[in-house]
Amino acid sequence: MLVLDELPVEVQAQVAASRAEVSALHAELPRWGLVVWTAGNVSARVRCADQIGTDLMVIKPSGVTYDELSPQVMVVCDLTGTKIDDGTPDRLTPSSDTAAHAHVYEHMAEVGGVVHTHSTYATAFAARREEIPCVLTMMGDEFGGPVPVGPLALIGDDSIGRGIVETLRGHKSPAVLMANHGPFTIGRTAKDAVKAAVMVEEVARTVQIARAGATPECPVQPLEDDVVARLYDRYQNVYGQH
Ligand SMILES: O=C(CO)[C@@H](O)[C@@H](O)COP(=O)(O)O
Repeated sequence: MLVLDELPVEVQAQVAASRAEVSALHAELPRWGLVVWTAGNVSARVRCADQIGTDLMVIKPSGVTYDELSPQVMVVCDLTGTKIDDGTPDRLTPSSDTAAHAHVYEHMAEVGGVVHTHSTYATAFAARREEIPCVLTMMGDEFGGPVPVGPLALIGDDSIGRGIVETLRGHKSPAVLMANHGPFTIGRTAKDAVKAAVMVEEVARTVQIARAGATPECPVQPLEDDVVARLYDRYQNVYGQH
């Protein structure tokens, strides 16, 4: 088993920084109304394979309320989802979704962060196994098209992770609605994955409200593919500060 205190000091420093970031990012889940109780998690990849032969991941401990989270209780795992000797008590177990997060890191090298919530409107689409249609410019910007639905997969092994990878590999969307479960999001960084979780709930809510107000004269209107492509390209490459 890897022992954190015996790893190269630069890796220990990377882990410490990731623990602080992941702990702080968990506060964004209740802040943006994405979770009730402990029903969501954030992880980050620690890129250290060149130094120790494998990347690591940092994720919250299972079932701990967000007000009790701190960098010191963030759990460090290898990419099989196995907790390393990270200095936390042995009894402190990683998130129940650790295997899913680890599978994504193992099979999508570009992914640096993974988030899972049960946010209400996105999870309602997951309950219907219905993709979120691309009817908003914000969806073109952030998702490059519809938000897809992933397969029904039960927690406890890597089946959720396999479903996420099968759905999102080669897909523009950083979010997948796992059937009857809820959204999982990915990003180049953990912060990007949290942003995708915020945005997928926002667009799900807006589409649902738009549908509720739709009439035969004013139905919800999809965006044409070329418009979506232009929106996505601008937002991903021009928007914001560079
Ligand atoms: O969906 C589930 C359980 O079914 C989990 O994602 C959710 O309860 C959060 O669990 P953790 O506190 O991260 O272990």
